[in-house]
Amino acid sequence: MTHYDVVIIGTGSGNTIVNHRFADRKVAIVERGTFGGTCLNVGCIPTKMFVHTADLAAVPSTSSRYGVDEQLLGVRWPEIRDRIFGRIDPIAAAGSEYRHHHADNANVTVYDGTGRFTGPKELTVNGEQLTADQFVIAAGSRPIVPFIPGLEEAGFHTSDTIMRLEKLPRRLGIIGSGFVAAEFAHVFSSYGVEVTLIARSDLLLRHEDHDIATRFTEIAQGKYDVRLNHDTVRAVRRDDGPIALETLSPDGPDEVVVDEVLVAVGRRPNSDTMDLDRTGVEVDAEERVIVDEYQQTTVDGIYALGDVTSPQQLKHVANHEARVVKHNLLNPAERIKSDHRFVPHAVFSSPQIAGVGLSEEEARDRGIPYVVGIQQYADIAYGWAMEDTTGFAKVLADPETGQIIGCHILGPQASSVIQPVIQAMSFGLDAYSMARNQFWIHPAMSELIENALLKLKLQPKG
Ligand SMILES: Cc1cc2nc3c(=O)[nH]c(=O)nc-3n(C[C@H](O)[C@H](O)[C@H](O)COP(=O)(O)OP(=O)(O)OC[C@H]3O[C@@H](n4cnc5c(N)ncnc54)[C@H](O)[C@@H]3O)c2cc1C
Ligand SMILES: NC(=O)c1ccc[n+]([C@@H]2O[C@H](COP(=O)([O-])OP(=O)(O)OC[C@H]3O[C@@H](n4cnc5c(N)ncnc54)[C@H](O)[C@@H]3O)[C@@H](O)[C@H]2O)c1
Repeated sequence: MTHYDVVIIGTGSGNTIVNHRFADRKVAIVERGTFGGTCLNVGCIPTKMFVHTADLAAVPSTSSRYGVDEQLLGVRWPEIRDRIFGRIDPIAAAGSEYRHHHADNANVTVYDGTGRFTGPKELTVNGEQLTADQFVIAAGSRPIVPFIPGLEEAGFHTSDTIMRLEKLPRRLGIIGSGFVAAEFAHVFSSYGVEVTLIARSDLLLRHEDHDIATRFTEIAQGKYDVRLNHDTVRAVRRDDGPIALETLSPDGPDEVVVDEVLVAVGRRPNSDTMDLDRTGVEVDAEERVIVDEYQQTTVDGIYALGDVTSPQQLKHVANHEARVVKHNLLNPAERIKSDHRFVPHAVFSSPQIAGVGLSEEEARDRGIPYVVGIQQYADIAYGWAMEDTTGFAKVLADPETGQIIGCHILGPQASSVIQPVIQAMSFGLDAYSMARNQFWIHPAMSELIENALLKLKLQPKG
């Protein structure tokens, strides 16, 4: 039995906690998978590297509109894949090597294996018993695979495996309609794969503001085959190789024949991997580890962060919570709270989507008074340059105070264009001051936000 001051389970955002400030503490880090976790190895980073390549591959399909005739001559999948993972895999390996062997980590022991609690603040890894004063549960989440008869036998991919395909399929069926489905539909369709997206719902990205989800769905329908209101009920691998996905919709049974299947119906927390009940840590109905505002679980001295606990499964959320946990481990008498008031998100599809705060439906349902400012990309100078016809920004604000309560953008660079709004909300800057009391570079894309703000019919100043 080895005793530690701190044991951390999971090397995604969990790995960011330990630095020189822990030099006087005996620390163990436990990881059962690839060092660095989801974002680095199978999440944010490789997907965005594929997305950028897809953005490039998609250019010729629209360039003639600008009088520039381009042709996509080919997509060298093995080269794209190997360039991306040729960069990422060494980073993961170097992270592992650093923690295992570097002098900076003389106080850190890495256990490569699954950590399971065996008693209060007692963990077993590879048959070794560990105890600690403080634990951090940073065990992340994993793809959900729904039960669909025949799917297991037919074979399928999740986001964990699809990026390492041997070769590009001719046809790809994607089951799901959220972030992962939207991003990979863009990637593979831009590479020339015939994508069929099978959505159980009547709208893609249905958790977005309704106007955004509706516009995105319309655009997607023009780019690849989108089957709305389709439930996948069976999968059959045919003798000659392809997979038939049998679906049921209000119009009756249907079938999609594809060469590969990507399942993208959400992720579940990894709280079930470590026998949490043995140490008294409680989970909620969706099996997320319950934490308080200090990121502490129901057990004193056991903290949790990231996808294993957060309803918003986003890297910037996991990183924020890791910073809070780090502080609270080091300063138990002066703990700080995490702040989830203005968590933004972006979908790196085509077009991009970004959002922060309340959707219009949420504001309405909660009875919160609001005014709306909508600005089309088509009506700002940079939008003219881009010949954009579909993108827009929608800002919601309190009519009296001008405080921004939500912002939703669909269009080029939405994930960056939204940042000043996140800043304004985080620092309490009202919409009118934000619009009027600074210069906005002309004719930059950010004028989208300036104009949306100016369109808000604010009561006191507008
Ligand atoms: C395809 C995809 C794209 C994404 N893109 C974005 C994006 O663009 N922007 C964004 O903000 N977010 C994105 N995300 C979400 C983001 O990756 C996650 O929110 C983030 O990585 C969660 O970090 P974490 O530290 O909580 O968990 P993880 O990074 O998953 O780390 C948890 C680690 O714990 C280990 N573990 C689990 N159980 C045990 C155990 N019992 N013992 C030992 N080790 C264990 C796991 O092996 C894993 O390595 C994406 C996710 C996916 C899947
Ligand atoms: N850009 C980003 O930040 C980014 C990118 C990818 C993933 N992520 C994170 O990872 C999480 C998981 O992504 P995701 O796309 O797998 O999940 P998601 O929650 O975004 O979407 C899953 C969708 O699948 C639908 N669904 C659920 N069960 C189904 C079933 N049996 N059949 C058909 N459809 C079903 C749901 O209604 C939902 O619309 C996201 O919620 C997000 O937090 C973030």
